[in-house]
Amino acid sequence: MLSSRVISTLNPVLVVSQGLRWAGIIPPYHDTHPYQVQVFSRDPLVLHVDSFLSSDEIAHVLKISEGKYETSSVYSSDDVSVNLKARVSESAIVPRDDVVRRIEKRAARLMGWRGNHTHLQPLKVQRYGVGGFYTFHYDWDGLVDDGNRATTFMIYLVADCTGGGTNFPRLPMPEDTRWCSVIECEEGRDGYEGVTFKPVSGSAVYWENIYPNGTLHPGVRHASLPVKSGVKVGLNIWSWDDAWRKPEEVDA
Ligand SMILES: O=C(O)CCC(=O)C(=O)O
Ligand SMILES: [Fe+2]
Repeated sequence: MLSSRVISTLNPVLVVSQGLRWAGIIPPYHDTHPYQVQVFSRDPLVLHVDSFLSSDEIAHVLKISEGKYETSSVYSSDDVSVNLKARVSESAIVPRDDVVRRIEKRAARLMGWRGNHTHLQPLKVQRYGVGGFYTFHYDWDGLVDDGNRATTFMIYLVADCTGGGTNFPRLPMPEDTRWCSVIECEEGRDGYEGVTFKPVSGSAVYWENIYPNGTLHPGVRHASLPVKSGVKVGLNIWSWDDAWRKPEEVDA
């Protein structure tokens, strides 16, 4: 009697999953962090995610990245160089630990299971001071044939700034003004075309860089607009698809 009452208070799903874990059948996955996702655009797929990271996770990522920042570079053909006309910021690869692995798993789950040919690249933080920016670019690489960047998470860690939004000139402004809580509307648009997501600590913008048929999506062109005051720190989580192949050119 006593034992059945004790057992009935346990969560059966937890009991089963713990049992499977002890049996080595499923990997540990304890992430209960709540976040909210909204589809912002269907083509390209762009999601807005509220509270993707907790304040403890943000503080942790910032702390373990301290002392590792270097001036950010840009990529052109095979060349990697500092180009202050294109990008002014400092970046650091985030060392991996349990908290970072938990964040990676959260990102990989939201992205959807994509098989072994797609993996996350090392997480990168990027810090912008006043005047810091990253000019218009794609996260995909148009010069390679084998493998490409499939998805991007742009997560705002520190957003104590004015300016510094992430602008997508080719995304149409939505009609529904409720989006104005996460994107710049009216006077905040500063004459930029398209959509500018506001930096808000913990929130994220997620997008897919490649059409399902393998074509690189032109609609995901974006920039980090100049920071006018204060500091912005972002966290990039990118996935790389080794199986991507440059699509054959088709004559019209
Ligand atoms: O900081 C941002 O808003 C965008 C950063 C970005 O596009 C990048 O690092 O590739
Ligand atoms: Fe980017």
